Amino acid sequence: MTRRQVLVFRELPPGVMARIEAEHDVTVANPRMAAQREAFFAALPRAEGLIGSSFAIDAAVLAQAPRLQVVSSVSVGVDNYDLAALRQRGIVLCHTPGVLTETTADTIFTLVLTASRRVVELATLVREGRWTRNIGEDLFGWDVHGKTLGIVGFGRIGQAVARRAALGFGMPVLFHNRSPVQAPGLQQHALQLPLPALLAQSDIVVLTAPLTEATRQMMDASRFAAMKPGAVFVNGSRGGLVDEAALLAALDSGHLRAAGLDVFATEPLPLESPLRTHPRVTALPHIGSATHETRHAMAAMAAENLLRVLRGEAPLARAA
Ligand SMILES: NC(=O)C1=CN([C@@H]2O[C@H](COP(=O)(O)OP(=O)(O)OC[C@H]3O[C@@H](n4cnc5c(N)ncnc54)[C@H](OP(=O)(O)O)[C@@H]3O)[C@@H](O)[C@H]2O)C=CC1
Ligand SMILES: O=CC(=O)O
Repeated sequence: MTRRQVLVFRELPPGVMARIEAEHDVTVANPRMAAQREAFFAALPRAEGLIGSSFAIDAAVLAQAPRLQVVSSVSVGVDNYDLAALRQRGIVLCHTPGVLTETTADTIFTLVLTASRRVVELATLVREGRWTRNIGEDLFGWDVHGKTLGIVGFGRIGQAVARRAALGFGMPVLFHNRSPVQAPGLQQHALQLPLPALLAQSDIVVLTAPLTEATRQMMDASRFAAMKPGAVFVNGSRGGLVDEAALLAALDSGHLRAAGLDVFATEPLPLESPLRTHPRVTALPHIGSATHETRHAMAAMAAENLLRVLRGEAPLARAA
């Protein structure tokens, strides 16, 4: 079998690297690290396969890779890729759906609980030696069990969040999705609604839709205003779905109780972002899938996708 030129643009576990190196010649260069950026762009002209994540592979990058046949993303979301340019060139884009679903749903549900029960604020109080009396009304949290949960984007992760909510916490679930969904085990618990009705009726709103032109900035000032007073907002999909200034205004006006955010318009979150230190925001560093087990499973699946396409076989999961 012909050895191909593979460019790895983020760190992969040693076992996964060994599998790729067994079949192909590999260059490792992470363009997000200043010291490796030049090496990444130097390797692009000969690259036949790319594997990595968290870097925009746009038309300008693709134009520098005339031999490219496959891009294998170590992610399920594919908003970092210029889908039209990839299709036009006939370059296969692969991704990692499924293996990260339950872990990401765990993270999102952690944010639901943490934001509602003020976990970070109260744990910080203990850590800083400010627990000097019994907690009073001013520091009480908000029950999660029994509240109505609205899920925007009812795919793999949205349904996994719904299972936790409905079957574990007795929460009625509302969801918004463009196409109808029959979610196994959730028929008695989940109701599909248009977005305005979901926002008006949910105590807690969770985003699990992908970032596309249709969802970009979908949560703007009017959508936050349409949420119930005192509701909690959680974003586990992409920061690009949210107008962050509008979210801050909704928190500061007291209209929203709290927010739990794993993703931001700009990542890493800039130091000057008010979301970083806002007392009613729980901010995580995009860790939806970040467990040892799941990140390794994602890397292994992405490598398998890459190797299959370079062998002329169908990948496990093709995104475009
Ligand atoms: N925080 C993190 O670390 C992680 C974040 N993610 C994010 O989660 C997203 C979802 O992943 P996953 O559940 O596997 O993907 P799926 O494709 O299974 O689910 C996405 C759902 O969103 C729906 N959707 C798409 N467009 C819209 C729209 N305009 N309005 C309403 N619903 C819409 C889709 O259905 P339909 O098209 O019929 O509307 C689909 O049901 C990823 O794209 C990624 O951005 C994923 C993993 C980790
Ligand atoms: O954000 C992570 C992903 O897999 O998409």
